[in-house]
Amino acid sequence: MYERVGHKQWERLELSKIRVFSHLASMASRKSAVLKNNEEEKQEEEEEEEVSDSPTEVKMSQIIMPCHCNHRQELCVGQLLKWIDITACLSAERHAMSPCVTASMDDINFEHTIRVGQVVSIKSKVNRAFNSSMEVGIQVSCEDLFSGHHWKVCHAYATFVTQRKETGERVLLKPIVPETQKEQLEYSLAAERRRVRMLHDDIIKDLLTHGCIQQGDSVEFSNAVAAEKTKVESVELVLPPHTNHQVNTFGGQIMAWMVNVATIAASRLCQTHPTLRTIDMFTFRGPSQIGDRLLLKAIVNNAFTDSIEVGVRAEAYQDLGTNRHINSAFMIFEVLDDHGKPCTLPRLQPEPLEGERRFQEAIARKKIRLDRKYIISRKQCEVPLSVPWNPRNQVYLSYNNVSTLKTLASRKKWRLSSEKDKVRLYSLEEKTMLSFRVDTEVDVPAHTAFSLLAELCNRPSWDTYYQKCDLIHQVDDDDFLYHVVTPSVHPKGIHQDFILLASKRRPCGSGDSYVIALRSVLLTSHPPTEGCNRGEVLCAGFIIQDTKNNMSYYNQASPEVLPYISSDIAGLSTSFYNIFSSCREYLTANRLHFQRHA
Ligand SMILES: CCCC(=O)SCCNC(=O)CCNC(=O)[C@H](O)C(C)(C)COP(=O)(O)OP(=O)(O)OC[C@H]1O[C@@H](n2cnc3c(N)ncnc32)[C@H](O)[C@@H]1OP(=O)(O)O
Repeated sequence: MYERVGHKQWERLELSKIRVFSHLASMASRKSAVLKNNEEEKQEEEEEEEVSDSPTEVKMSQIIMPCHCNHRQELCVGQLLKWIDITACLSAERHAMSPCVTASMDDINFEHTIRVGQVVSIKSKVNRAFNSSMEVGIQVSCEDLFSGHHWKVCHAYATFVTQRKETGERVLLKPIVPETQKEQLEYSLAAERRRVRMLHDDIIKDLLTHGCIQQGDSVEFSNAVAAEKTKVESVELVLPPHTNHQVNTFGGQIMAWMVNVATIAASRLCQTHPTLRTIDMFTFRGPSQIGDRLLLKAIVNNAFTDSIEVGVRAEAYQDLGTNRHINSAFMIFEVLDDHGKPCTLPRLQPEPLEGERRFQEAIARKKIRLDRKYIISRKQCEVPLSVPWNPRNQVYLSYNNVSTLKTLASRKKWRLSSEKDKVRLYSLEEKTMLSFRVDTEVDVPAHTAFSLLAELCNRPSWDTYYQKCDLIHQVDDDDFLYHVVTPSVHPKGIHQDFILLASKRRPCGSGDSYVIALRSVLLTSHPPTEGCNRGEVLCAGFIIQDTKNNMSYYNQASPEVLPYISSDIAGLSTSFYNIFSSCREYLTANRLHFQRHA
């Protein structure tokens, strides 16, 4: 924990960003022992690359021909989605050893376009099997054969469900056994992503129906294009070449048809060739077969300064009037100039009622997308700023909270700094971060230790550093917001306080641990208080292994506390030892009390 966001900075977050960046820069020059230059960082990344020989890994490479491209000689996204779906399905079926269907494809952000003559490589493997479903991770990269350059195009996660060929019954999948550290991390994070996936639709519905999202101003634009003009309706007859090896309509083909109508709708608005940037999750709600008619509908929902949201819906029917809703997606397009910069776009005049609703919902989705991009894509080494918490970004913040802690725990280069009475203190120096891990053995069952430690309001009873801890808000069964007061890390400083998001997770299956992840957030209802410095926790928390009597506590310190910490490592070791001895006593003493009340 460390002090940083002061009273005035609350009002001027942008200024504080600049200050923190410059502070980091000056720390960087002083703390050469902690910081690494770019070369060293690269080397470190290479060292961390592990050779995987996962039995479910499948690779596909394709040279891009003109027949795969649009009028700009760029690979059509629909074609790429077909290759992604096939590669991922092969991984899934290799694991399941029975036929699999695509249930969903998570949000995809295309970072680069791929041009004719270049080579696209797709790599997929099963990250985790649940019951009858499994998560497949997919990486797409591109290679220019003439310059030898390689670059990342996108990554995606797809969920496949397995069914018995003859009866269509669900099959219980054998578990994946992750081997490398990276595979273990992906395995563990897959459970958290599944949670986000399952909540995705409900969260969006909830936010839209309960009006948590402020409605946008209904500004009239003089050059607005009528939404009606962008409407596309197209029918496809599912023929044998459109089916997969199970003789159902091929998922990649459905996605390609959806991209096709969405592109027409976006082109009608901008009157040029738009580029598809992002797709919000595809959900395959039900199958379709040869002979089905697929009705594809698309319309521009809203046009922002430099992006367009198109909504697409796919319905299947044999006889008119018996339409089944089989898929929906939202796609975001941009128009790029000759330098690859987004152009300013015409605005949209929505149709009354339904069109107005879609227009407002697109504003809401854009906010959610931006939150998600900021929170999920934030790298651990980037300047840590508390993100404002709100119901809209809660699910991404808690994903980030858990994944940051699990990522920290999976780092390889922890160094043992001190050991006393089975309390081991490890440290890890990485780029601008210094992290600590305390490992200790506990003589209570893991679930009991988890339940006792998850009661954060009790922490002042065993941790002298926590002077006060109050629950502010219970977000759901697993996520809570707390206000914590601690003494200052400065010898003569004033108290610090923190607004913490605590994400508490029980194991989802074998190989998982109990997790209590903590990170700072900003809450408008709790601005910095008089007489306290508002501090920030980047990443902290407990990981308790289910099978061993081992508990690890992690805390990541930013450069700003390094001078205080590094000047007194011996004092720090003693503090950690005292706190975790006291923690063990607390767990043992409360074990019986807990069991009586459980
Ligand atoms: C070569 C490429 C492969 C293809 O072309 S496949 C063709 C395109 N895909 C399709 O046609 C699939 C159409 N959808 C369906 O058949 C069904 O909706 C589907 C996916 C089987 C699920 O059926 P449900 O009756 O809803 O099944 P269920 O509720 O019992 O759940 C079974 C397991 O599936 C999971 N699931 C269902 N919908 C999901 C989603 N949207 N995203 C992620 N996971 C999802 C669900 O969690 C459950 O998992 P588990 O069994 O607990 O591991």
